[in-house]
Amino acid sequence: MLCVLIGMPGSGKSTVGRQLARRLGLPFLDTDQVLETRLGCSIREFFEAQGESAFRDREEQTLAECLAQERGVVSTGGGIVLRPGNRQRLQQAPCVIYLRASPEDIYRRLRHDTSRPLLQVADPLRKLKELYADRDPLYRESSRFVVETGRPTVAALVNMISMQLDLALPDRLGARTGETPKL
Ligand SMILES: Nc1ncnc2c1ncn2[C@@H]1O[C@H](COP(=O)(O)OP(=O)(O)O)[C@@H](O)[C@H]1O
Ligand SMILES: O=C(O)C1=C[C@@H](OP(=O)(O)O)[C@@H](O)[C@H](O)C1
Repeated sequence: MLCVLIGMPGSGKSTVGRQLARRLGLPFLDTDQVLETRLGCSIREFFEAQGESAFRDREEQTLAECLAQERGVVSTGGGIVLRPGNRQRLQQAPCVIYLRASPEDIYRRLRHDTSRPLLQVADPLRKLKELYADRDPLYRESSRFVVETGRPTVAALVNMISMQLDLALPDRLGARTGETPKL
């Protein structure tokens, strides 16, 4: 089984995804991490040197490779839904979960973060509100499930998602065996 997490920066895709993968006995893949390893620098540095469009090209390529894996939990970058080709790929994937978080919750979680280039602005909360207004409809159209992340802890979210997957995709335990993907 391949389960893909999408959502705003700071919605918990990496944190929840890593623990969910452990719970399900699946490999964990983070498109941002795969990309940073390949680029040999941080995403922030790449943004500064090459610009956002070059980053989106590389991100699109990485997503396609991750989605070609048969099994795993894939955590994506928050802007993954911006490219129409990525949205189509996500719509065709069997299990895409939108971790929904409000701009205010994300601001509380990320107010000291310096790694996310789009949030290095004078008024990050305002930026988060703009990103959310643009992207929330795109996350919804690209996902099969929406999970609210405002109140639950990471552990509670992992439990909820795991139970939801058992109900919706009962054969998922069959995916516990197999090769670890090499990216
Ligand atoms: N449900 C949650 N409740 C409280 N804090 C959370 C929750 N989910 C994530 N966080 C925290 O928010 C920050 C951003 O999470 P992260 O997984 O990096 O988000 P993303 O990968 O979606 O950008 C981390 O410090 C993480 O511990
Ligand atoms: O929202 C975005 O456009 C981005 C989110 C980041 O990932 P996270 O969602 O993990 O922060 C990363 O891909 C890049 O900084 C661009």
